Amino acid sequence: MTYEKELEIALLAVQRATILTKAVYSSHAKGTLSKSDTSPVTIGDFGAQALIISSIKHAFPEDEIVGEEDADDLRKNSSLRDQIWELVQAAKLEDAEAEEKIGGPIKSVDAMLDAIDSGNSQGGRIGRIWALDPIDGTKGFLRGGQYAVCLGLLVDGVPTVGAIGCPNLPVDDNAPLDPSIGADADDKEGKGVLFGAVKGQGATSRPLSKGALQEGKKIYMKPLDDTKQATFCESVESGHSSHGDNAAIAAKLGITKPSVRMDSQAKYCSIARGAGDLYLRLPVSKTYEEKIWDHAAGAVIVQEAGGELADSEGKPLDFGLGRTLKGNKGVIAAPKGVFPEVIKAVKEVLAAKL
Ligand SMILES: Nc1ncnc2c1ncn2[C@@H]1O[C@H](COP(=O)(O)O)[C@@H](O)[C@H]1OP(=O)(O)O
Ligand SMILES: [Mg+2]
Repeated sequence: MTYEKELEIALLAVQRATILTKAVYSSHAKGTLSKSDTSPVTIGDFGAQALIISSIKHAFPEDEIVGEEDADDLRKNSSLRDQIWELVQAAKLEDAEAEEKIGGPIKSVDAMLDAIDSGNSQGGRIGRIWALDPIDGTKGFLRGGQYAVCLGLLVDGVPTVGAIGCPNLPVDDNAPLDPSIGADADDKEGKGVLFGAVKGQGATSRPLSKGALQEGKKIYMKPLDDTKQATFCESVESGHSSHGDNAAIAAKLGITKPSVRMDSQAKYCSIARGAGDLYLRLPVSKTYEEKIWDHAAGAVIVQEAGGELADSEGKPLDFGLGRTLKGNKGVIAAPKGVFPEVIKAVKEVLAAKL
């Protein structure tokens, strides 16, 4: 199977990074985090980025990585750096063989800073480029709600491998969509999912607790003959996606169920396993460019589960233009069967606004 190793490393890297994000969240929730006033998001972002980049660089030293952060701030702030270093050292996979596959612990503080700085690729059309979002859905993370650790591999600009860790999504692929799930930080039993996909080979989910080496269960979007029955997902933040336009599109499609608002690429994962049908992300800002790391992994997972994606003008998403999707506006994802109808409704709603 092609990209077998890439998927395995991506899942392992994401699994290890989620261990760190969960440790950061629980210290934050217990109020034991602060040696400094730094936000837990900053700490989690830096730590998870360091762990994931070090995993990729170990397995695929030639590959490029697009990450959100660089280490400039950490080099200037030793207390923040030490705090992150402590968490990075503590985040280990229990299975020694699995830990070995991603290079084992990061060797030194300098190696950690260098790893963070290696996420400096500018993206592009050629070659192998990983797009990394160490904590996607920062608001959800802080609320104890949905957030995701996301890693996608672009090959010549095409999303080809995707791995997403959703520590607060229910393990059960058939659990009803309830954005409040996850609010209980201590419920370890029923939640935490690791999603994976390779272009042309399907999408899978497995419990985070069982780990990346566990064979995944195939996931599929729900067959949807009639958009009237659909549930759609959208951002919690009205600044990230226009709730008004999303609602107008839903009305045009005859949808009567309320939207499910959820932070992060957990939206992509949810529709990919049939817990929800459509993802509407209509732009609010005319100038905002969606970042490739906010969509690359989710795109592979949805496509491999039987979905299709485009922007609000119906154009395919172009991941080969750099660090952003600068050729696109917004994102729409839906099962293949109803995709043309959904895009038609989107175009009509946007045309009516002109
Ligand atoms: N104006 C905007 N429009 C769309 N997405 C945005 C906007 N501003 C920030 N984002 C991004 O939306 C993502 C989260 O989406 P959601 O709300 O659906 O979970 C974040 O990664 C965030 O990026 P950033 O982390 O750089 O702020
Ligand atoms: Mg993000």
